[in-house]
Amino acid sequence: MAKILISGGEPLHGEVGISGAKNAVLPILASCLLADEPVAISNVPHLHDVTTFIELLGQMGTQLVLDDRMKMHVDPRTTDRHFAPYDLVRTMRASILVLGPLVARFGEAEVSLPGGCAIGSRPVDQHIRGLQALGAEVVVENGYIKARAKRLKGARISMDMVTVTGTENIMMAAALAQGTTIIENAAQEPEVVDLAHCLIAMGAQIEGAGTSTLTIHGVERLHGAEYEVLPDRIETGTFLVGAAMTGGKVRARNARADTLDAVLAKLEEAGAHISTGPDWIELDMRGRRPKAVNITTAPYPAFPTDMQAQFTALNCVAEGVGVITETVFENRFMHALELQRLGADIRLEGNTAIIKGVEKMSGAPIMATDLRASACLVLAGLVAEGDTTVDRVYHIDRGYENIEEKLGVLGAKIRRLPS
Ligand SMILES: CC(=O)N[C@H]1[C@@H](OP(=O)(O)OP(=O)(O)OC[C@H]2O[C@@H](n3ccc(=O)[nH]c3=O)[C@H](O)[C@@H]2O)O[C@H](CO)[C@@H](O)[C@@H]1O
Ligand SMILES: C=C(OP(=O)(O)O)C(=O)O
Repeated sequence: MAKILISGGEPLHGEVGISGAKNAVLPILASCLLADEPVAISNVPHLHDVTTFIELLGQMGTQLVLDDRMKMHVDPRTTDRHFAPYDLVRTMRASILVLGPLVARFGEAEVSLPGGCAIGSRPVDQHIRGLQALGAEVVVENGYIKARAKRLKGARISMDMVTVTGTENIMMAAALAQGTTIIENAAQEPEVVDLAHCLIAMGAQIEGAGTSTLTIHGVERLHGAEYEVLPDRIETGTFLVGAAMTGGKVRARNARADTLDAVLAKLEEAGAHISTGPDWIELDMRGRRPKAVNITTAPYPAFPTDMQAQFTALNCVAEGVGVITETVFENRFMHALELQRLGADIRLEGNTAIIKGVEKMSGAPIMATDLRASACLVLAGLVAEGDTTVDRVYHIDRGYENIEEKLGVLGAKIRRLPS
């Protein structure tokens, strides 16, 4: 298995280009199933999850071609299998996003239950309940969700909790339903808004994107469109935390500051100087050690769970004590045990981590357990004295495009060791 080797101690300096957002491109690729004409998507990041999604749509008969300008052309007209197999779904939970579009467009879907994962149990009951409310017949048998409907019908759906992919699945299904659907307690994440904008470009009628109530007036068909995926706010945040931890100065290009309010506020609280422009964010730490920050994760616009691990790493080397509370996933502190191997002082109490910053951590072999945990371990390696090797970096390749190249350009001593 490939590993990443980092020799710590170099402050990050320079400019880094941010890729398209993983959590926006995956639902957008799924939404192409709803159209009856080709859709072209630009700013598609080169990520393992994107490759898996292409494989998933490809085995359904959908045609996907990446042109030499890195634009993805998706032709849904050849789609003739409405099936998402366990082997693909288990490697990427976001595969569940084909459920809503398949039922809405083709009247049937068979999608493997994703099962739990390292960060929590992650059930999909809200996806199923939402589709049932739209009139689909849904059974779960032999590990598969089997759904059918002649034509979905609009309904008022109040989600029991804020769910990002749950909101996306129901919004996509409702786009082709007969009549109006109202989703209450909808997710407001920028990626949900990006999906809504893509659907609108395809002819959908959606109001309220970015608020907790979505109103979707179903239409008879969705047509082809061109759409550019929004920049990845979690990748952006990860590089900015790296600059803050190392006392450096980094400008993130092709970044959207308006999607990162809670994260930028915490970086300022940690002592960083932040300046922003229409498509860039610059963080300058002026060689100083960060101050510890307290964080509680929650759905957008609150602090994102997908940035929790990176701030845990920051607190490990900060001045003072930081308390981090994870409220979204029940098991998202596995990086804490690995950070302890580098000399971090972390005490776990239920869903809270109490972190006392240490002046120095020291390099060691450590192991990634999930996507953001692996990013946090790489960040920790940047400040640990000596060499750190991060094992199981396939997790990081799910969601970060060329992370070692991008960090290398910023001055980090980092390289991938082949398996
Ligand atoms: C591909 C994608 O966009 N992934 C993101 C998405 O995951 P995902 O959409 O899977 O996460 P959700 O927003 O659905 O999960 C939020 C909480 O709701 C629970 N829940 C969710 C659905 C359901 O039917 N029943 C249920 O109980 C989950 O277990 C979790 O505790 O949002 C998460 C929360 O911001 C992010 O960490 C992930 O990066
Ligand atoms: C948890 C994440 O992704 P996924 O929902 O695809 O597992 C993530 O992006 O941090």
